[in-house]
Amino acid sequence: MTEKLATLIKQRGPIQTIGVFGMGYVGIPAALLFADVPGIEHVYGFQRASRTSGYKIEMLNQGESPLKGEEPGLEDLLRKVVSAGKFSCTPDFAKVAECDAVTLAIQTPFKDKKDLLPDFTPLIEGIRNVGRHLTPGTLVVLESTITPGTTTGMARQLLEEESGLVAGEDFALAHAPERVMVGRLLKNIREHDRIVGGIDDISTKRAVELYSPVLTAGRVIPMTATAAEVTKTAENTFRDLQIAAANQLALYCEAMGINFYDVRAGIDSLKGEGITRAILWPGAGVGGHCLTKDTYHLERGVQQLGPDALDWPGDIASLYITSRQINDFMPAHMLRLTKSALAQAGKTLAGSKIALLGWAFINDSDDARNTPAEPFYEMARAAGADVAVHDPWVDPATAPDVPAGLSRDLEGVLSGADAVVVFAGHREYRGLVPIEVQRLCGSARPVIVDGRNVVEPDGWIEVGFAYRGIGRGDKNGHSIQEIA
Ligand SMILES: NC(=O)c1ccc[n+]([C@@H]2O[C@H](COP(=O)([O-])OP(=O)(O)OC[C@H]3O[C@@H](n4cnc5c(N)ncnc54)[C@H](O)[C@@H]3O)[C@@H](O)[C@H]2O)c1
Ligand SMILES: CC(=O)N[C@@H]1[C@@H](OP(=O)(O)OP(=O)(O)OC[C@H]2O[C@@H](n3ccc(=O)[nH]c3=O)[C@H](O)[C@@H]2O)O[C@H](CO)[C@@H](O)[C@@H]1O
Repeated sequence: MTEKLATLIKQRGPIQTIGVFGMGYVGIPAALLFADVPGIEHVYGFQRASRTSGYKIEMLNQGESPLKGEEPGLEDLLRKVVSAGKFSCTPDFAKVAECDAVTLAIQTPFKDKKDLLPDFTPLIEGIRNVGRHLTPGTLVVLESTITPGTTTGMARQLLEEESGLVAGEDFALAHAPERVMVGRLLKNIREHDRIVGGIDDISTKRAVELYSPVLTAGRVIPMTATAAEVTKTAENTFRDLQIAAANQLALYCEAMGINFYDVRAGIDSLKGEGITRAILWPGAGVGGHCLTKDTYHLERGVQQLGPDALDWPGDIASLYITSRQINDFMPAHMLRLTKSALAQAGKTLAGSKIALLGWAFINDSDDARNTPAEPFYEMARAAGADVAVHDPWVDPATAPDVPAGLSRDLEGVLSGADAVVVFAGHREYRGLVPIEVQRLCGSARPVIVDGRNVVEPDGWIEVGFAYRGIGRGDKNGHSIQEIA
């Protein structure tokens, strides 16, 4: 802890003016909650006037939210702080000089899903703009999901380079990752515990001072900046790992001809006294914006330290990368199940029509980012199948990379289908009536492949379907019911 920074912060007194870079899903609610804290005089929402997002500046200053979808309480809070003159959105980064604290909530996408390298370009531009106008005694906090080592590495270097100041002596620097879920942004920021990690104790302390007033049910958990980066990436890595463990067990149950869900209930019955098992659910794969990338951030954080830093057993692959590979295998397994059921119905993938139900990566949502349905769709078409896609939530007009022919007409997608394949557990699919679907399919030997455990096998087998389900080794080998 350097005396110089302690003195500078003491001279500044309590945090009164805050800047938030990045008016997106994370930055907007964060800025509004800061602005609503008594004692805060003003919050600047810093948004670059880019072609794609510059429109947000005017919109926010008019008290309108640019975020898609329902966000309870967000627009009311926006109007409240705008009319009170406590929040304004601006592309004028020079106003950083007026701030006691600046946070950065800028997107950190992957350049290419194949090489899974993060594109930090937008974040680097933001960090440089903070550095250019940084004044002594300011606190800088990175909220974006970043590779462990970024705060004390790249971010620190860029800020020092642009400002001529020294982190830990002239300004405080920390990482405070976001754990919000779209659809409940304000609630999550207020109620989730907040991980806050500084490059030194005084930075951590100043960051705790910044976030504490925003929390209602949540509490601040202080640690170092790198520990905070690892916490964020590891909490999603662990979720991905748990899902992979369920997927691997489901594949074993299929091979051994048993019902995964009986086994899961058995395992889950072991409760309490530290012997509980957290067993999740197998499925058609893992999609989304978090679990598909955060493992690779964590891995890169340790790999970049060089071969001598990590003591690791021989040539064993990382458990976490293996988990990603298991989860990414599930769409291929779904294709294998589809192929096997079609064969039982005397058909092949080539020339068959597949009704793919559920493009969203998660149940009852329009979010299709990194959906596992996409690799299945590509592989099935490559095998010569015609794939019609249904999703009641995903909007073909706005969602990225939707397949041609994505439709909300379930009957239309089902009609003439040789195989019905469920990829998302939307509530619409839990009510499908076997005889109705068989009539729509119009074939004596229809097929159903259940990737999310949404249908009851017997009802479908009884009306002549060839059934396959993830983890349903007890049913996948059934004989075809002869329909009188
Ligand atoms: N969205 C979530 O649910 C969520 C949850 C947890 C963590 N995160 C993480 O938070 C970060 C932000 O994600 P998001 O969903 O809010 O992104 P977003 O794309 O919704 O918002 C980012 C905003 O930053 C702006 N921007 C980009 N470069 C800028 C610059 N140089 N200066 C000023 N503004 C700039 C963009 O125009 C955009 O408005 C990411 O690292 C993400 O991984 C997001
Ligand atoms: C802030 C943040 O980073 N939040 C993350 C976010 O994660 P997310 O939006 O990516 O949603 P997830 O629920 O993780 O689903 C991801 C994919 O995994 C499949 N899946 C899931 C569970 C299972 O048992 N079996 C599965 O196969 C599912 O179908 C989907 O494709 O919210 C989660 C709480 O919802 C959090 O825990 C998680 O930190």
